[in-house]
Amino acid sequence: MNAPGYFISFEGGEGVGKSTQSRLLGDWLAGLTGREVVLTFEPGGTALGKELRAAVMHGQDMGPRAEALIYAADRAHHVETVVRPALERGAVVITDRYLDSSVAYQSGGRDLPGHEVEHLSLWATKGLRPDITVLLDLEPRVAAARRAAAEDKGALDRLERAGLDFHTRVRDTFLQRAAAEPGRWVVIDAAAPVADIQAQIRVDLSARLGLTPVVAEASSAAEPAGGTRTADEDPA
Ligand SMILES: Nc1ncnc2c1ncn2[C@@H]1O[C@H](COP(=O)(O)OP(=O)(O)OP(=O)(O)O)[C@@H](O)[C@H]1O
Ligand SMILES: Cc1cn([C@H]2C[C@H](O)[C@@H](COP(=O)(O)O)O2)c(=O)[nH]c1=O
Repeated sequence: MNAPGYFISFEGGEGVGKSTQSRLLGDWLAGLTGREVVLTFEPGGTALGKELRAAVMHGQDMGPRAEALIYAADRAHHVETVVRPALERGAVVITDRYLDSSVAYQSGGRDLPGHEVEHLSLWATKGLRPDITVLLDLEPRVAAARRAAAEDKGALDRLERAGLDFHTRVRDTFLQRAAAEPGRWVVIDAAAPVADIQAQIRVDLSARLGLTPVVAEASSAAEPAGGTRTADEDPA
């Protein structure tokens, strides 16, 4: 446990609804608990992270090890300057992506050994693991169609260009990790409507956080809203 705070990560492929759902969960938890809620994301949740994000997603091509090290550097700085200080204040920190993305993409997708990628991240963060991880699971073709339909879509980045096989391996790796550690993971079918997904997340997290489930409230969950990020400005 990351007491006095609580650390929640959202994981899954691109376009599965992580930023939509993390924002809705943050609003709900802030209202329900009165606690400070910090919404953040990787890569790019800090000023330095923005530069690293631009390099790793939109910059020169690079090998898997360089890619893994850039994501780890972003995470090290993010944890040191945003996540850990907030947890020490007693905040609920909700991050859109964390360590499991590195294992899914740089190991499952790129084929680096999973234990090495995980160890790199744990070294970078002095061992900080999430208390709960919500996996929004969605068939990669459906997620890609959602992203293509989004108003703010830009050119495909390096990872999005990696192809369907890559993204299928990423998805499988997330599912394998969730199955191996069920106490930490909540797996949600992300093909459902936004409000239904949020309702399911609230029910599952209520049980784990010892809160009273407020299922009715979830029906007032907002319509889909693309990509708002709160800890810092929207990424490029
Ligand atoms: N359950 C849903 N059903 C249909 N569309 C959705 C759903 N959830 C989100 N969307 C839409 O899909 C697009 C991607 O959503 P969002 O930005 O929340 O996903 P994301 O996982 O954070 O994406 P990325 O990894 O690219 O940042 C947005 O246009 C959003 O409005
Ligand atoms: C944290 C992290 C992310 N990635 C990849 C996953 C996505 O392709 C991008 C992030 O973009 P998003 O759509 O804004 O989520 O980076 C990765 O490969 N490894 C990581 O550790």
